[in-house]
Amino acid sequence: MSVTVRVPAKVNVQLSVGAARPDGFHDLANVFLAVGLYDEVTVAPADRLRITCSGPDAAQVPLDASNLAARAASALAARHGIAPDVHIHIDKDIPVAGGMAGGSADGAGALLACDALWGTGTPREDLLALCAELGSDVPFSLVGGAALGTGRGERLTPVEVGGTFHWVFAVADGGLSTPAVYREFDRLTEGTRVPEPVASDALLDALRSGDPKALAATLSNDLQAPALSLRPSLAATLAAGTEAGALAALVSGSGPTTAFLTEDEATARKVAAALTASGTCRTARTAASPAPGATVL
Ligand SMILES: C[C@@](CO)(OP(=O)(O)O)[C@H](O)COP(=O)(O)OP(=O)(O)OC[C@H]1O[C@@H](n2ccc(N)nc2=O)[C@H](O)[C@@H]1O
Ligand SMILES: Nc1ncnc2c1ncn2[C@@H]1O[C@H](COP(=O)(O)OP(=O)(O)O)[C@@H](O)[C@H]1O
Repeated sequence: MSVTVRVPAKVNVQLSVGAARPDGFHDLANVFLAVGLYDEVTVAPADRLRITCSGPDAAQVPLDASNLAARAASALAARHGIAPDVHIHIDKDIPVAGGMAGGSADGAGALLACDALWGTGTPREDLLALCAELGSDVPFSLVGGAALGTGRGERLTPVEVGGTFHWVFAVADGGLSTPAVYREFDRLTEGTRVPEPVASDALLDALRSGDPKALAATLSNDLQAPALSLRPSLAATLAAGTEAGALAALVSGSGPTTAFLTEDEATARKVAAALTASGTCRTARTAASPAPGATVL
């Protein structure tokens, strides 16, 4: 017997970052949009907790207890006083360390899959609390769709989306460390007054309208400058996608994946081909949003 859960990647359509808090985290106004690139997490009974991974980036995924899927299984088992004896297999399609919350997706997926496998019937709010303990982005991976994340991004309010948005994601060579990008944000803003992060009404209206041009005009990411500071070559990728006809280009979360919003699916395919040919990224993928959250297949 096994259970498979499919979990989407995300892009941040607004990522407003406040000053560093005493606990080292940053308060955010983080508008998440789930996109149709997925990892699949399959769990099956085993004699001990074991993890395997397949997919183009599998070599970069840790297969020890630090893997977010393993941590999720252990946390759920501990909550119910049972042993986390499970084989977790991750079929990974989400770029690793790319600012698309792939690890978070696997954490949310393993939680939901183990809950189904073990018949533990954990209430939704308890699953969300476990997700928040695993990482700031993990609750959103569970719920999907679109949501505003406040606090460190873990407190979610659903956001309405009035249509399908078409994206291209340019996958960079190598990852960027999320803590390093936040540290670079702190360095670049040192000595300035960092405003309280607030969700943009214009952005929320644009999402509700389903109009890609309106959304393109309101996208923002406070981690873009620090990501570019650590990886200046991303400027060429952003420029290549814009020249190829994207409505807007931005760094996805902490990067180094870059995201391009397009008018429609045909333009997305054209921009992806141009980005791949430009030599400014490893590969380019198209995906539509919003996508559903973690789902048992
Ligand atoms: C930047 C974002 C945007 O959605 O995602 P990615 O681009 O990495 O996918 C998130 O804030 C990443 O969330 P996540 O990857 O879950 O981070 P966590 O595991 O909770 O924290 C990792 C580290 O990031 C920093 N961190 C994270 C969240 C936050 N609100 N403030 C922070 O300063 C802290 O240094 C923390 O120790
Ligand atoms: N299941 C997992 N998949 C990918 N990375 C993981 C996983 N579990 C832990 N990690 C670690 O988390 C880091 C961040 O990976 P990921 O979540 O893909 O990127 P990001 O935080 O930029 O969205 C990786 O470098 C890796 O060491």
